[in-house]
Amino acid sequence: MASLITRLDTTDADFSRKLTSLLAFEASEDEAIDRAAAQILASVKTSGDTAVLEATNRFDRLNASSVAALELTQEEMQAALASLNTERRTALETAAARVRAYHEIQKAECGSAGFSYTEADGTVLGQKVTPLDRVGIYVPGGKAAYPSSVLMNAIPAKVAGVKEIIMVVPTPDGVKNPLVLAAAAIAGVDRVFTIGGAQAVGALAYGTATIPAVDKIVGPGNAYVAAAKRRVFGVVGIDMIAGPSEILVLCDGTTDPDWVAMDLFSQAEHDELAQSILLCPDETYIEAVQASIIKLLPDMPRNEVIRTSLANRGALIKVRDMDEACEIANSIAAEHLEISAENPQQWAEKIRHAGAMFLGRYSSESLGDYCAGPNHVLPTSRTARFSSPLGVYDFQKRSSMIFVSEQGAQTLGKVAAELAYGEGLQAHARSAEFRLKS
Ligand SMILES: NC(=O)c1ccc[n+]([C@@H]2O[C@H](COP(=O)([O-])OP(=O)(O)OC[C@H]3O[C@@H](n4cnc5c(N)ncnc54)[C@H](O)[C@@H]3O)[C@@H](O)[C@H]2O)c1
Ligand SMILES: N[C@H](CO)Cc1c[nH]c[nH+]1
Ligand SMILES: [Zn+2]
Repeated sequence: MASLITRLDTTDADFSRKLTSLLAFEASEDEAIDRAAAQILASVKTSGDTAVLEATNRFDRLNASSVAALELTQEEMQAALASLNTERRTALETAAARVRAYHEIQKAECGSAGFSYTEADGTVLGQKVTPLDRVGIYVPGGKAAYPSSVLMNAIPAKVAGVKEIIMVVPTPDGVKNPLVLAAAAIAGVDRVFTIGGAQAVGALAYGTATIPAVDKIVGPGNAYVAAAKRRVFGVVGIDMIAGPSEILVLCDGTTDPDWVAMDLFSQAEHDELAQSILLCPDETYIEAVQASIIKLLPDMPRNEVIRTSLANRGALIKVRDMDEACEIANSIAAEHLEISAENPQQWAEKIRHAGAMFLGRYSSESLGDYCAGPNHVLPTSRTARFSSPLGVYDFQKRSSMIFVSEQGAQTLGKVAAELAYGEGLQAHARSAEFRLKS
C-alpha cells in the first residue's frame, strides 16, 4: 500500500525537485489536445452549425438532426424543476439563494457603482461600470453532471446585470441531468444548448446560424475546453483557463484523520488528474491519515478515479512546522486551501496565494463547492498567484469618463500639446491647441 500516495519530507535533499515534478503536467498530452481543439475550432469557424452538429454527434454519441434540435426549451427546464423531490429542490434553492446573497454583497463592495470626482476648474473624471451584453457559460458534463456549476456561473452574471446568458452543457449519450436543467431554471439562464467540448466554445466565440456569438465565455471544463478557450481569447473574453481540481490541506494534526482523508478524496474523485496534498508537521498524524485513506477508499464508489489521482498526483508531506507549511502553500498557490488547525486565522494571515481558503476543521472544501456562497470557479495550476475567483466583476467592464471644462482645456491643452510635439504628433498638438483661447 506504500505506493497508494507519495510521502515526502521537506528535510529530504531533493524535496524541491520532487515537489516541482509532482505539480507539473504531462506537456506532450497537452499539445495533442491543443491540436485537436484547434482543428475543431477551425471547422466551427468555417462550417458553423454543420461542424458543431458533426462534432457533437461524434464525441457525445448523439444522433441529432440539427443544432436547433439540441436547444432545450424553457418548458423543459421548468418541468425538470417541477420533477425534483422536495429535499433536492430545497437544497438547490437554498444553495442558489446563498450564492446570490454573497454575490449581491460582492457587487456592492467591489466598485460596481463606478466613481467620479470634480476638479477645481469644473473638469469631471471618473469610471463607468457596465454589465456585458451577452455571455456564454460552459457547464461541464462529460464525466459527471454539475448543477452547482450552473449556479456558480449564471448567478454572478445575473447579479452583474448581464442581459442574455447562453449556457452550453454536453449530454453524452443524450442523457439530460434534471438537476442541471432545474439549476438553469432557478438561475434564470436564457438559452441552453446541449453541446460541449471545443465545438461549444467555438460556437459561442464565432457564432453560428443557430447559436449567437457571445462577448465572454466563462466556466470550467476538461483539457479540450481549456485549450479552446485559450485559443478564442481575443475574439471573446474568457474568465480563466481552469485545470483539474486541487485541494491542499494544511493541518496541525488536531483534526480527525478520517475527515482530512475524505477532504483529500473530495477533490481526487473529480478527475484522475486532480491533485490532493496534505502538509503537516506531525509524522504520527500523517501515518494516521494514510491509515484512514487505506480504510475509507474501498467503500468510495469512485475509488478508481481517487486511487489514480492520489497515486499519480497526491502527496502527504511532512513539514518542519506550520510556518514552513504556509511558505510551501504560497508556492503551490492551490485552488482550494483548507487550514485545518486550532486558530486557523493566524496561519491564514501568512497565506498570499490560494483560490479559496477554508478556515478551521468544520469548513470542509465541499461546503464551498455547493452552498457556502463564494464562487467555486477558482484559479488552478498555480494561477492563484495572479488571478481571482469568478465573480460579479468578471461580468462587468469599465469605461473611463472624461469631461474637460473650457477652463480645464486651457491648462490641459498646453500640457498635451507640449508632449505631442515631443512625440512628433502634430495633429494631436493642434487638436489640443485649437481649444486654447488665443
Ligand atoms: N473548476 C471548477 O469549478 C470545476 C467544476 C466542475 C468540474 N470541473 C472540472 O471540469 C472537468 C470536466 O470535464 P468533463 O470531461 O467531465 O466534461 P467537459 O464538459 O469539460 O468535456 C466533455 C466534452 O469534451 C469533449 N471531448 C471528449 N473527448 C474528446 C476527444 N477525444 N476529442 C475531442 N473532444 C473530446 C466532448 O465534446 C465532450 O462533450 C473536470 O476536470 C472537472 O474536474 C471543474
Ligand atoms: N470542486 C470543483 C471545483 O474545483 C467544483 C465542484 C462542483 N461540484 C463539486 N465540486
Ligand atoms: Zn468539488
